[in-house]
Amino acid sequence: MSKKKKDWKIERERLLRLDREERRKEYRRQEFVCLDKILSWREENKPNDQEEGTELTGGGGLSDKVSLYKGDITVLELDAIVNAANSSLLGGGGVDGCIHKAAGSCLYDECNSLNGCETGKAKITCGYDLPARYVIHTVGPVARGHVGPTETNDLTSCYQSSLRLMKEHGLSSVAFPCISTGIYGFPNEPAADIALNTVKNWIEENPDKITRVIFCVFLETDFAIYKKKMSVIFQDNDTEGTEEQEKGDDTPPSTKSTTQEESEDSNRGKEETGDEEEGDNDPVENQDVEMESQIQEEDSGHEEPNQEKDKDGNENPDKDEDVGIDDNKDEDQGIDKDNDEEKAKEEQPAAKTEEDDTGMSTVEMEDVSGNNETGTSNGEEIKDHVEISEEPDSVLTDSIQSKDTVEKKE
Ligand SMILES: NC(=O)c1ccc[n+]([C@H]2O[C@H](COP(=O)([O-])OP(=O)(O)OC[C@H]3O[C@@H](n4cnc5c(N)ncnc54)[C@H](O)[C@@H]3O)[C@@H](O)[C@H]2O)c1
Repeated sequence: MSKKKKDWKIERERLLRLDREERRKEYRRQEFVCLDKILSWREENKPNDQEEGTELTGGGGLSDKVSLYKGDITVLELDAIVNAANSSLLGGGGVDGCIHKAAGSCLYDECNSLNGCETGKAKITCGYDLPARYVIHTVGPVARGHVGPTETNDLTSCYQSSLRLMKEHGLSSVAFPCISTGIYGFPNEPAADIALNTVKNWIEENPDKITRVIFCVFLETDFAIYKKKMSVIFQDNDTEGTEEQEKGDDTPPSTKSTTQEESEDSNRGKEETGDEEEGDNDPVENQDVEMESQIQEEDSGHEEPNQEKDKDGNENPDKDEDVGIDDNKDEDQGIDKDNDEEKAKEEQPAAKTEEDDTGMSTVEMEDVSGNNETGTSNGEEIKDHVEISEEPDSVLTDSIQSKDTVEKKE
C-alpha cells in the first residue's frame, strides 16, 4: 500500500528541529559516517612516529580544516553535502541521482519550488532522509574537455557560492564532490586545482567559520590527483608531506579514527532554504587548457533512480517509497536541464548508469586506472569491515581512511 506523500515544508521544519540522535532514526540508509570518524589532512599525514591515539592538537591550521574522503557522499553525516546538479535542480544521474535517491522525494519537491539554478550559483535545501542536514545544489559548467576563462570562473564560483551559503547558514562541515568532472566533462586536474585553491583561499579568509571541508572523491583517478595536490597545497610546516606523498604514493593513509571533537551542530532549528548565491567570479587562475577530459562510457540513456527496495533491507523500512525522479516533469518546468545534458552528451558519451545491489543508480565512470569489475563506481572491491547487523549490507563507501568509519544504527 503506498504511503501518504509527505509535505516537504512540514517535513523540513520537523527535521531541522530534531537533534542528532533523533535525526539518526530517520536516515533512509542505515550506514553513515560521522565527522569525527573522518581524519583531517593533518591527521592523515602526521609523522608516523607520533604515538597512536595521542591527542592531536591540530594547530587550527589549514590542514586541520580539510579532509580527503573516497566514497559515497550520501553517507556523510555533516552539516551539508554539495550536489553537482543541473540547472533544473530536478535531479538526474551521477552524484545528483544518488543524492536525490538517498534523500527521498521531499528533496525533489523542495527543489521543484526553487525555479532552477544558474551555472556557478548555488541553492540550499534540507537534506531530508540523508545524514547530512542540508544539501547545497550548485550547477557546474559544461566544459566538454575545454577549460577557458568562462569554465574556470564558473567552477570557481560553484565553490565560492556554496561556501558562502555555508557561512550564511552558520554551517561548519561540508563535503564537495568533484563538480563538473563527470558528465559535464571538466578535466579532472584543472578541476581539482580550482576546488583546492578556491577552498584554501576561502578558509584563509574565514578561518573561524568552518570546521571541515571534505573533498569527497569517487574515482581512483580523482583520489590520486587530490592526494598529490593536497600534499602541496595543504602542507603544514610541521607536517611536511612525506617523500612518497610528493611522488603521489597511493597507499591509503593510516586508518586511525580521529580524536577530533565531533563538530557541534550549530544549526539546530535553522530552516532558511532556497537562498541563491551570486557567484563572485574571481577566478583562481585563468587557464586555457585543452586536456583529455575523463573517459566516460557510452551512456545507456539516463535512467531514473530506482524505487527503494525493501528486500535489500538496507533502507529504513519506515521510509516512504521513493518517488523516482520523473524526467518528464522537467518538460513543463521549461528549464534547460535537457539542454545542459544534451550539450554535454553531444561531445562526451555520458557515463553509463548502473544499478548496484542497493537499487541505487550510481554513475559508472570509466576509471582510467583500470577496469571496474566490482560494480562499485570507484572500481574497488567493497571491503567492509564494519560491525553491522545481520541485514544484507551494501555499503558503497570505500574510504581512504578507516573501513570501520561507517557506523550502523543499532
Ligand atoms: N552521468 C549521467 O548519466 C547523468 C545523466 C544526467 C544527469 N547527470 C548529472 O550530471 C550533471 C552534472 O554533471 P557533473 O559532471 O557535475 O556531475 P556527475 O556526472 O555526477 O560527476 C561528478 C563527480 O561525482 C562523482 N560521483 C558520482 N556519484 C557519486 C557519489 N555517490 N558520491 C560522490 N561522488 C560521486 C563522479 O564520479 C564524478 O567524479 C547533472 O545533469 C546531473 O544530473 C548525470
